Amino acid sequence: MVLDDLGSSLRGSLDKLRGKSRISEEDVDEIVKEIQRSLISADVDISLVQELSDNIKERAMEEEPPAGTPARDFVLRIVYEELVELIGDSTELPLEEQTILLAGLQGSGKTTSAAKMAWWFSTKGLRPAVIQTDTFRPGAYDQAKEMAERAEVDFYGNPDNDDPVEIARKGLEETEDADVHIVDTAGRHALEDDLIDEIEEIEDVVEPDTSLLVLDAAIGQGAKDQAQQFDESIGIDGVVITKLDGTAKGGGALTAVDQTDSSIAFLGTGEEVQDVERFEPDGFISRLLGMGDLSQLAERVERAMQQTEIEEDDWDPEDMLQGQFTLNDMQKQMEAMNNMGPLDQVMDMIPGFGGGIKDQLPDDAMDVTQERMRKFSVIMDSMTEAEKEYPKAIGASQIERIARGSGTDEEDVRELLQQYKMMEKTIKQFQGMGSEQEMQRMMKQMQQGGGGGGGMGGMGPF
Ligand SMILES: Nc1nc2c(ncn2[C@@H]2O[C@H](COP(=O)(O)OP(=O)(O)OP(=O)(O)O)[C@@H](O)[C@H]2O)c(=O)[nH]1
Repeated sequence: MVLDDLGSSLRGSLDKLRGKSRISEEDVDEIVKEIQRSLISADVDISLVQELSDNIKERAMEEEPPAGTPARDFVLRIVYEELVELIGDSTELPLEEQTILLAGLQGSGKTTSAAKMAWWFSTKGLRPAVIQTDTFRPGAYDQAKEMAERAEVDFYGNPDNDDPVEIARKGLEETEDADVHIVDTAGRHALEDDLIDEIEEIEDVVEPDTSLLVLDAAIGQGAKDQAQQFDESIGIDGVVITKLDGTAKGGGALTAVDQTDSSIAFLGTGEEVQDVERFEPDGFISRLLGMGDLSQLAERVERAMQQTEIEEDDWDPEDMLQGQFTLNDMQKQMEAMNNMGPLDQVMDMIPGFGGGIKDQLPDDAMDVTQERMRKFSVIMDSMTEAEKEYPKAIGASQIERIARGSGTDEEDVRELLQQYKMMEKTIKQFQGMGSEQEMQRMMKQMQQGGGGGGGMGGMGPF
């Protein structure tokens, strides 16, 4: 996660203030140093870092904490407010008809982001279309088309035409039934004059409501020049930060936001079309500071449930409560979890998990968990319907066949059956717990990860 390091180091120094009612200058200096160290290592521009730390220091020393406020809460609030000030609101994107133009260097993630954003708008009930004008990179057309198909949104591109301006004009006509037009453009290794000329011409034709600069989270100080040049040529309203799953940096993108006096619109957190989040400054900073972000979590849960329902509308969680808990039920639970995104990100959103418990887990614990869920899913795909409905009847010869069919080890299949048994036992305990409403409430909690186990509720060692 961007600036992840800031979150954990800040929590460390803020925790030292626990129990204190007044803070000394040394306390403030220590906190400000932590902030500077984390921001600089996340590639935030030095002058921005200086400005932020000066503001925090000045306020912490000069403002009088309200009576009875512990020092830690007082400083936390100042840090929070100053970070909100630095990062700003998210880019305004009304849920209505509009045209969005994407700009950025080669490989920054424009094509992927176009499909992701289109998918996001489609989840809000709009009809989006992606228009692919990249005639520079061979393969861009196929990639964009394939991603638009995966996102299930309208698409226009023309691999036989080498005039991007013409493609943009035609694309808008051909997709006139769509509400939201997202126009993807070509990138180059460096900002070259022809790239700037081309994007200016496209802008003239498209007349976008919003122009977004797509930036790889790993970009460092180069973000500043890039942001400035794109801003001068087409005017940048917001930034999409991509590949946040691969780096703990992201400071370059914050610099770009500051440089263009714009804001962050979306965050990209993976290669799939669903790996996108609308940027919400409050939630983002709360997560950063380990306060949890319930609104994001709620949105993901809702999305995950919707998706699972669409995929398998004859699956009813209530059946689980009527007595027979099967491997099919377990698979649905796992799919619902997978649809919510990487477990470590889901955990970041649960208050109390962000900084505390999660930080105490071994670094690879989350990956192992994710990997294990994926493996279990593959194994279940190699089982017959009867086996999934009556797992108890699975014997040694079936285990051998399932392992072979799924390309896993027999040991893995046994582990899955063991996991199933544990989960079944937990469900049985729920069943013994009184009224149906109560059980349904527990089920919901389990699906929302509220059971306290990082999402899978009673799933034991997940
Ligand atoms: N892990 C991860 N990979 C991403 C993300 N966004 C994009 N990518 C990957 O980054 C690579 C480049 O992304 P593209 O969308 O092709 O980039 P582009 O800006 O359209 O590239 P050009 O068309 O060459 O300018 C692809 O392999 C994507 O799968 C992300 O959020 N996370």
